[in-house]
Amino acid sequence: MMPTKVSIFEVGARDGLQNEQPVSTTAKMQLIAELADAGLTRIEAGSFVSPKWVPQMADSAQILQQIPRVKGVTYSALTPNLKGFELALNAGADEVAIFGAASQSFSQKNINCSIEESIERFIPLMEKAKQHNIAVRGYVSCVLGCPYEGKIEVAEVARVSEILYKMGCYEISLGDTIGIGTPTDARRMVQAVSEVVPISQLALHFHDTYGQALANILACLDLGISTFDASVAGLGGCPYAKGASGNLATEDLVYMLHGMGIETNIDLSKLAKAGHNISAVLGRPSGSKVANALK
Ligand SMILES: CC(C)(COP(=O)([O-])OP(=O)([O-])OC[C@H]1O[C@@H](n2cnc3c(N)ncnc32)[C@H](O)[C@@H]1OP(=O)([O-])[O-])[C@@H](O)C(=O)NCCC(=O)NCCSC(=O)C[C@@](C)(O)CC(=O)[O-]
Repeated sequence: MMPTKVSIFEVGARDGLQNEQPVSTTAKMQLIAELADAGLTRIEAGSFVSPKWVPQMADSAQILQQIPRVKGVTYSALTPNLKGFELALNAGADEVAIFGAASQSFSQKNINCSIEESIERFIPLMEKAKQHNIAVRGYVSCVLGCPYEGKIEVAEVARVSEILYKMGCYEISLGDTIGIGTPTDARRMVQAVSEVVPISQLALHFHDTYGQALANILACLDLGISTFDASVAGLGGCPYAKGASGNLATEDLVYMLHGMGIETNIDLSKLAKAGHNISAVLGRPSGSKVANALK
């Protein structure tokens, strides 16, 4: 059944800006404030990973500490291990996300360990998050293909998703990291994962490298998924997936959903403006077709 309402998890300030030329802390805080003003209530604001690996996210603590908080908005951060969690907690993150993969090679390149080792690292993080009552989201990368291994079996996506869910993640975000999937495969993958994780706890995180993200979302909407990750202006990519472009542009997703009569509570024109503003900082046009059409 088609949802009547959808929750959008905005990843532009993290997934987007982690793979763009560095922008100032002030520009990032301005972007996050504009996203909240446009009605986004779930905003990934930074990432507590090694600054040697991802220098673009080195100011995440400053951002979380200084951003004026809007009531009703959750400001979250990526945390690969206990050290990252402790830094995020000190900085005042409302929730955090652990990130694993359905591909051994991607796991190794991205977080320098195997899938099994990553899960070992997540255990103390999950325990500490529980003590502090911090909700943890779980990402699984490479759900429709891997830049190093090619095809990934849906059984492996389901296996890793189930582990993260059983560890206590409140939501599992399924990432097509390199945007390679097509609708039939996306649907098949979601159906397989929904056998082990309730569909209401699944989110889709589709990069738009091959222009398939909206089609894939449409193919999965009537399965009952009602949370989608997106990145304003289509910002970003993934530093450990060569050639990956940004996530689906939030503006394009909102336009499609509103056109279908599905509620998001997002003001599209304010959102498009936020996207144009950060694109101007980056010195290029917005990556959202809708934002450019509305200009
Ligand atoms: C995971 C690590 C840290 C392991 O890196 P490592 O080298 O294996 O870790 P280590 O424990 O051996 O520590 C090495 C150094 O890193 C430091 N360190 C250790 N942990 C932290 C931390 N949390 N924060 C800050 N510093 C940290 C640690 O203190 C030490 O510092 P040194 O002694 O050399 O000065 C590293 O591989 C890393 O930072 N990788 C970057 C991963 C990343 O950010 N990837 C992009 C995000 S994932 C993504 O975009 C996909 C997603 C989620 O969007 C979904 C999709 O699209 O598929």
